[in-house]
Amino acid sequence: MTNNQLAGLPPLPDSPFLATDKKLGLYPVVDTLEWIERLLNAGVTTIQLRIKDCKDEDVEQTIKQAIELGRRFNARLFINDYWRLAVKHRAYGIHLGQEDLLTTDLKAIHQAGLRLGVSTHDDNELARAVAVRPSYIALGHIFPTQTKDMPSAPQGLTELKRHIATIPDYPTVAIGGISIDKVADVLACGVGSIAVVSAITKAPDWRKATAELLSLIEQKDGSDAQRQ
Ligand SMILES: Cc1ncc(COP(=O)(O)OP(=O)(O)O)c(N)n1
Ligand SMILES: Cc1nc(C(=O)O)sc1CCOP(=O)(O)O
Ligand SMILES: [Mg+2]
Repeated sequence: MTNNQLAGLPPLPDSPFLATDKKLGLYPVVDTLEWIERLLNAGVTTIQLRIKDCKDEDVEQTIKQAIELGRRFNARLFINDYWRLAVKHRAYGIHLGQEDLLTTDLKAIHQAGLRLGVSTHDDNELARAVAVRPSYIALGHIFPTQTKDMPSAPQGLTELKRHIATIPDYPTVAIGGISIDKVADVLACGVGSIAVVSAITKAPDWRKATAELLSLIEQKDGSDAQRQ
């Protein structure tokens, strides 16, 4: 870790963020309470509320209700970006990107006992994420995505596998352009979880898509457990 990689990071907690499960399974990323409720009812146990570019006061009630839903279903509900509200309403966890890290009170999140997930897109970002000692590390974008404008190129499966090999003790999440037909190849890289937006929210039949995704990931976890 060079000073350059640490530059701009706020003061870091003295110990790692609270642990989460090594394999977070299917991880839908959605932008409404309706999606959260539907997907929790469909058996999803890890989920993220990702609402972009609103003022805290405009999203507080939605975030509070999402956290309550997550608690009711005993799910791992991560809040993207709005870390103050997530701490205030005691979410299971928070997801932050590299830019977000620069403006966040990481010690406050740690002290409040929330889990933290951090996005990475290349070697430098991965080194910076490891310095933070988060609960999981996300790796993206794996394939081209229509959901978000990305400043970098997709990392692809070879890079994904290489990156995962450097952080064997971390729960990992792959994100970006992952459609159902690509899930098996992504899982074969050793990732513990698959995050998706459009594979569910833009599917002609979201229930069927969710059931297929859950089943593909559970099958892989089952066969890994048998080999151990
Ligand atoms: C699981 C997961 N991985 C990556 C991201 C992207 O986070 P970030 O880089 O902060 O970008 P925005 O989502 O805030 O636009 C994510 N949200 N979830
Ligand atoms: C929100 C987000 N973050 C990414 C990253 O690489 O950090 S890719 C992405 C969008 C993922 O959507 P879809 O599954 O529809 O491609
Ligand atoms: Mg963000």
